[in-house]
Amino acid sequence: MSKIRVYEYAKKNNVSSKDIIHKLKEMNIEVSNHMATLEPEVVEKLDHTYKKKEQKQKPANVAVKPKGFITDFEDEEEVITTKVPIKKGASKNKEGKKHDLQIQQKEKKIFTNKKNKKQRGHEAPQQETQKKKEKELPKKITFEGSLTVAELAKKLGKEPSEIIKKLFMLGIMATINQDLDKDAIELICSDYGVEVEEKVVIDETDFESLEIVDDPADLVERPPVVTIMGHVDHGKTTLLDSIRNSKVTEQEAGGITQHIGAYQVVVNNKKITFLDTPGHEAFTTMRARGAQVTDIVILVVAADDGVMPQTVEAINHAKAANVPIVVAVNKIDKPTANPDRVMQELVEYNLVPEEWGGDTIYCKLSALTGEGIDNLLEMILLVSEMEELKANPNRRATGTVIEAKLDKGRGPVATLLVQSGTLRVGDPIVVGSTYGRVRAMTNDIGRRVKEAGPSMPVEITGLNDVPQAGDRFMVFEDEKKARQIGEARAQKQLLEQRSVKTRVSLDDLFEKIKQGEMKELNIIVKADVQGSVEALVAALQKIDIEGVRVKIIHSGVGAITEYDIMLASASNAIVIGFNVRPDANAKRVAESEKVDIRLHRIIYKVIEEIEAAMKGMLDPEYEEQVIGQAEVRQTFKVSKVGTIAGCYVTDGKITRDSSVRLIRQGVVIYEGQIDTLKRFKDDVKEVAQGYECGMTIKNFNDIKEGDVIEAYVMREVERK
Ligand SMILES: Nc1nc2c(ncn2[C@@H]2O[C@H](COP(=O)(O)OP(=O)(O)OP(=O)(O)O)[C@@H](O)[C@H]2O)c(=O)[nH]1
Repeated sequence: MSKIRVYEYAKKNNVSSKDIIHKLKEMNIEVSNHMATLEPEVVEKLDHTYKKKEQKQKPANVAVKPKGFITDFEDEEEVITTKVPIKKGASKNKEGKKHDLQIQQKEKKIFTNKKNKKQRGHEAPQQETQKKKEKELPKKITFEGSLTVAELAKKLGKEPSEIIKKLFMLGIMATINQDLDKDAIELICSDYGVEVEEKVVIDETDFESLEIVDDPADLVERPPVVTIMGHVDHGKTTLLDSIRNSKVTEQEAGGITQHIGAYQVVVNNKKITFLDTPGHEAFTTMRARGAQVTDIVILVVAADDGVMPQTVEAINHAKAANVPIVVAVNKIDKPTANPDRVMQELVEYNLVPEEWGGDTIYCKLSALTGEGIDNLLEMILLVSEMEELKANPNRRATGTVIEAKLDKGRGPVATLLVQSGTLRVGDPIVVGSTYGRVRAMTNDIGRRVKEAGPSMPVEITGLNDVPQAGDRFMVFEDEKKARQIGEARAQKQLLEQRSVKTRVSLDDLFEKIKQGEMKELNIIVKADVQGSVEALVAALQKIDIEGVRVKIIHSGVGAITEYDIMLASASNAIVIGFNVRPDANAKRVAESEKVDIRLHRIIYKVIEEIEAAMKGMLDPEYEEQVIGQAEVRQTFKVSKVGTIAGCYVTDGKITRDSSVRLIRQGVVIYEGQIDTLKRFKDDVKEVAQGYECGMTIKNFNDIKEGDVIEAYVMREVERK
C-alpha cells in the first residue's frame, strides 16, 4: 500500500484533518500536521475506527435529520413562493451582499410569523412535510474570506437562529448579518460534522506577491547567483572575464560567449551563475524593483589600493539586502599588494576574516594571472551550500528579468533568470507588464536550448514589448490567460505611474509611524567632508522618538549620486545631503523613483527637521518662484545711495518686496533684497515686462552693465 498523508486520508473518509489528528492522538500516535504521512498499519487502525463509525452513523443520520428552515415554512403557500425566487436570486447575484441581506431580513420576519403559528399547534402535519423536504447537511461547505451568520445558515441548510444559538453557547454573541471569521465558521461546522474549505481568492495579476510554497520534498539544490561589486578599477570586469574564460569554454568547446547579462560556469560538477554587469547598478536596479536575485556578493578590493568609497557602498548595498559577502582581495601579483591592510580596513565594516575569529571568507587572488580563482569558486560553492539554496524545478517557471532590449531583427529580447520551476520553449508567459509565448531560448554561449531550470539565465524572444530589468516573470497555463494578465498589469502600471507615491517622505513619515508601518527610518547621509558625515551620523542616531529608530544605511563623502538614490529607493530611505547636492542623474532618478532628498547646511537643522517629521510637526514648505528678470543696461554711482542699476524688465515683473539674485555670465554673484525700486523719480511697487526702472540692492553695490537681476518670491506650498 502506498503511503498516504493525513489530509488525503481525511478527504477520502470525508472527515476533517483535525479529526484525524485528534483520533491519532487518542491512539497515542503523534503527527506534526496534516501533511504528515501515515504508515500502512496506522491507516489500517484508522480504517477500523472510521468504518465502524460509518456503519453506526448511517441509520442515525435519518433519525436526527435536522430541521431545515425551508420545511419549517412548508405549510405557508405565501412563504414558499417568496422563497423560490429569492433562492435563485441569491445564488446568482454575485455582487449581491446587499440583496442577500434584504432577503435574509425578509426571512426573519416570516420566521417570526411562523413561530406564532407554530404555537397555535400545527406541529404534527409540519413534521411530516419536514421529513419529505428536509435538507440534508452538506458534507462540505466552501467560503471565501468570511460568511455572515445568514450565509452560513444557508450553506448548512439551517435556520440563522440555530446558528446564533450555537454561537451563543460558544460564547460568541452574533447577529444575523454579522461576519463570522474562519475560526467561528470552523467551530460551527465541526459541531455539525461538516467539513470546511476556505477558498483563497488569488489575484494572479499581482503574481509578485504570490508566495508559492513548495513541498520541501520537491525542492532540489540550485546554483548560487553571484554579483561582483567593488571600487572602480579594482578588477571586477577582469575577474568576471577570467572566470568565464577559464571555465565556460572548458566545458562547452566551440561555444561563442554572448553577453546576455549573466553566465554560468561549472566548478566541481556544480554550476555557479554570475550576473555579468559588475558594480552596484544591476544589483540596486533589481532591488529597487523589489527583486532579490543575488545570493552571494563578491566584494573585489584591490590589494594595492585598499578600501575605497565604492567598496563601502558595495558593503552597504549587500548588507541592506542581507546577502552574504565573500571578499576577493585582488591584484596580489602586484609588488605593492598588501592584503593584510585590506583585511584590517574591512574589519571596521564588520567583515572579520575567519583566521581572525570572524566568519567572512577572504580569497586572495589575481584576476589577471588567474591565481586563486579556483579557490574563490570553491568558496562560493561552500557559502552556497551553507545558504541551502533550493528550488522546485517541477512547476511553471518564475523569475526575474536581468536585461532587456529591442532587437531590430528579433523584436523584444529579454534575459531571464529562472528562479523557480522550469522555463520551456512555447511557454505562455507574462514578463513585467509584457506577455507572449517563449519563441526561442538561447543560453550564454549562444546555443539554442529547449528548457531552463532554476538559476539558469536564458535569452528569450516572443514578447509583445520590452520589459525592464528587475521585472518579474511567470508562466501561465495558456496564452489567452497570459495576454489577459499581461494587459491587466500594463493597465495597472499605467494607473500607478499616474497616481501613487510609495516611498517614504518626511512629510508622510508621521502618518506611517502613527499607523505602525514604520519602526525604523532608513537614512542615507552624504556630506562634503568626512568630519561632517561622522558628526551627522552620530547626531541622527541619537534621535529616538515614538519608538522609531533612525538607521543609517549608507554614508559617504561627495555629491549625491544615482547610486545613492537607487539604494534609497531599494531600501525605502530618505537621503540627506549636507553641503552637497544631487548630480543631474541623481535628481532625475530621485524624481522618477520618488525618493525624498533633504539638503542642508547646518547640522542642527537636519536633526530638527527629522525630529519634527517624526513628531508630525513639519513647518510649512516654501518653494521659490521666479517672478521676473531684468537686464542691467546702465549703472550710476551716487554717493550715500550706492550703485543704481538702470534696468529693463525682460520677463515677468519685478516687485518691490521680491528677493533678487544678481547673475553675471550665468553665475550667481549675489542674493539679497531690493532696496529701492523706481520709475523715473517715483517709488513704485512693481515694474512690468517691457518697462525700464531704477533699482538698488540692499548692501550691495557691485552691479555691472550686462548683469541680469532675477526677482523671486518664496511661496508656501502644500505638502505632498
Ligand atoms: N596587476 C593586476 N592588475 C589587474 C588585476 N585585476 C585587474 N587588473 C587591472 O586593473 C585595471 C582595472 O581592472 P577592471 O577589471 O577594468 O576593473 P573594474 O573594477 O572592472 O573597473 P570599472 O569597470 O572601471 O569599475 C585593468 O587595467 C586591469 O588589467 C590583477 O589581478 N592584477
